[in-house]
Amino acid sequence: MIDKRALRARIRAARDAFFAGGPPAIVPPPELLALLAPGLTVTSYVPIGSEADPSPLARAAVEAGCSIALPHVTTRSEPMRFLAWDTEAALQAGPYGLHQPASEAQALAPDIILTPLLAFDAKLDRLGQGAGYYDRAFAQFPTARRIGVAWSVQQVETLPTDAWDMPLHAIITETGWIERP
Ligand SMILES: Nc1nc2c(c(=O)[nH]1)N(C=O)[C@@H](CNc1ccc(C(=O)N[C@@H](CCC(=O)O)C(=O)O)cc1)CN2
Ligand SMILES: Nc1ncnc2c1ncn2[C@@H]1O[C@H](COP(=O)(O)OP(=O)(O)OP(=O)(O)O)[C@@H](O)[C@H]1O
Repeated sequence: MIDKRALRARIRAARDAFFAGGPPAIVPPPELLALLAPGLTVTSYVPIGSEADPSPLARAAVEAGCSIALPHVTTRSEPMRFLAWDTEAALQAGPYGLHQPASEAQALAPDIILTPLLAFDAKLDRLGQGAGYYDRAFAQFPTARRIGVAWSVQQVETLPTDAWDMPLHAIITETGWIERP
């Protein structure tokens, strides 16, 4: 069995090293642009550390007439919410060094979830930070498109999966779009 903790540490180190070399931009691929439509809610995130920055994707979504929401967390026992964010509004400091909308912002139901991740594999299984926030959000919004955003160095041969894991529909890296086989 693969040890998730050791795997997380290894991937964080690979991601940090890649980032230290000067991170490339994540360019919106045509496959994402084709999914965007006025009135849809797309969730983005503010990167922490060496995570891939999805802001070019969020900008494309705004240009396509979508609403943007950002994840908001408090404690591990409280589910994550996706709160409306009008891209000009100031963000507040949250746990884990996160920048989040004010907790009074309106909660939205996402159509497309752009998700941060630590590692992914060719089956588009996803490994996150281990708090289960996104796993629980995927279960709460089962019809939303789950699209991972990551650096290509975060791909691994195979990931251990748990019963609750829902695979991603696609991943966007600095080299483009990867769709579930
Ligand atoms: N940018 C971003 N926003 C996000 C997440 C995320 O993974 N990335 N989340 C996804 O669930 C939620 C916040 N959950 C988190 C859960 C645990 C840790 C955590 O354990 N962080 C490590 C350091 C991680 C690193 O250096 O890469 C720590 O604090 O020790 C961080 C965020 C919502 N917002
Ligand atoms: N649908 C769900 N409902 C309730 N709890 C869940 C659900 N999915 C996952 N969890 C809980 O979340 C915890 C973390 O799971 P896991 O290690 O797979 O997280 P992860 O995918 O790395 O993290 P994240 O989703 O935060 O990025 C597990 O203890 C699990 O019990």
